[in-house]
Amino acid sequence: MAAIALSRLSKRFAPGAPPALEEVSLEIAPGEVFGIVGRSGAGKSTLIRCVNLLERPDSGRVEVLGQDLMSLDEAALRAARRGMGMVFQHFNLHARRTVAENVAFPLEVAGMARAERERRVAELLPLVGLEAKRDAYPAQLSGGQKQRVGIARALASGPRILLCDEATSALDPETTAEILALIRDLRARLDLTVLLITHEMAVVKSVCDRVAVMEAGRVIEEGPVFDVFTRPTQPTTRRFVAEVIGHSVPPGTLSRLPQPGPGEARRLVQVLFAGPHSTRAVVSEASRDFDVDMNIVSGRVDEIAGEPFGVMALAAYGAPDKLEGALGWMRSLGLHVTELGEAA
Ligand SMILES: Nc1ncnc2c1ncn2[C@@H]1O[C@H](COP(=O)(O)OP(=O)(O)OP(=O)(O)O)[C@@H](O)[C@H]1O
Repeated sequence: MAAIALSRLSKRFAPGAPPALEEVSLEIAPGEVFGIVGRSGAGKSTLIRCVNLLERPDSGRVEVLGQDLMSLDEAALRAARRGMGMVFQHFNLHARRTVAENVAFPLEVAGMARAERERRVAELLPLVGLEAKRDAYPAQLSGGQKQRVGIARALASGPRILLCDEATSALDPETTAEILALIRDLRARLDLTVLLITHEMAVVKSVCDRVAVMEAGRVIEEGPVFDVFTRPTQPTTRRFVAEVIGHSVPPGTLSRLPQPGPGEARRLVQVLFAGPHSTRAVVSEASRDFDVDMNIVSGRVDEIAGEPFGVMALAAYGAPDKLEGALGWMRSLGLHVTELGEAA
């Protein structure tokens, strides 16, 4: 059974306005960290708010842990919402409450007795590394510490699901990495399912198992993070992926490349290495076997979801048919070879 099953969700905020969501269907498995990425206005916030029905879709079905949320009455919906914690971009802390009081707030609202609230807060603060800040006020905390409070508060009612709405977008890269590591750690320790939305592919790369890419209210691509990064099929996804892995070759570099000799052609290509061939000496093999010269213009090796992955720009020189043969051979190994324009 999926932890979250969204089926054909549609939402329009005003008649005639473009749809904020259009027929969005997603299934998120228990224990997954699932990312939704998209530009501003793509519909990510609307979608995540539909998961706990802070926003009601016009049509479609929202199932969480097997429960059809749209069929619940107010009381049952409140109970279902306690099974889902939410973390916000701007933390949404009460300035005049201490860390402990902020974390305890949802428990207070739910009517939990003070002694039990205190016991629960004493369990939660060490989970997010904030025992020492128990009595501090938000203004005395760094951004990362504020978000740790936000996370502890989201976990107060012992949810099985954590919804993160741009949880790291207000943080610097180092703090972002810490918070993402904390989310992954909590996922494992508390057996959580995490749904997060972000406009940053770097967040997806470092924390998610699967990802859906949204554009204009629709999911345009979806899959395991490694697959989406190494074989993006949609132009928007390619642009997102390029932000993280990069592939551009500086124009100055191109103009300094040697011209092809007589009878030679030059092909400028980007090669994505992923999986079993990522460590094979493909460039030297292709050069030797097809009698071409390959000049590495740029390159980088990385890891996504624990799998090796590389991207390289090559200027290849040789007889046109030999070049075609070499590039075809590389493709036959499963490498993703794309022209960077500029055929000579
Ligand atoms: N409460 C609302 N009333 C009217 N229109 C809304 C409302 N909330 C969102 N929209 C519109 O719905 C579309 C999707 O917005 P949404 O906030 O879900 O996108 P997003 O991908 O989360 O973008 P951002 O990162 O900027 O929040 C946008 O066109 C937005 O203007």
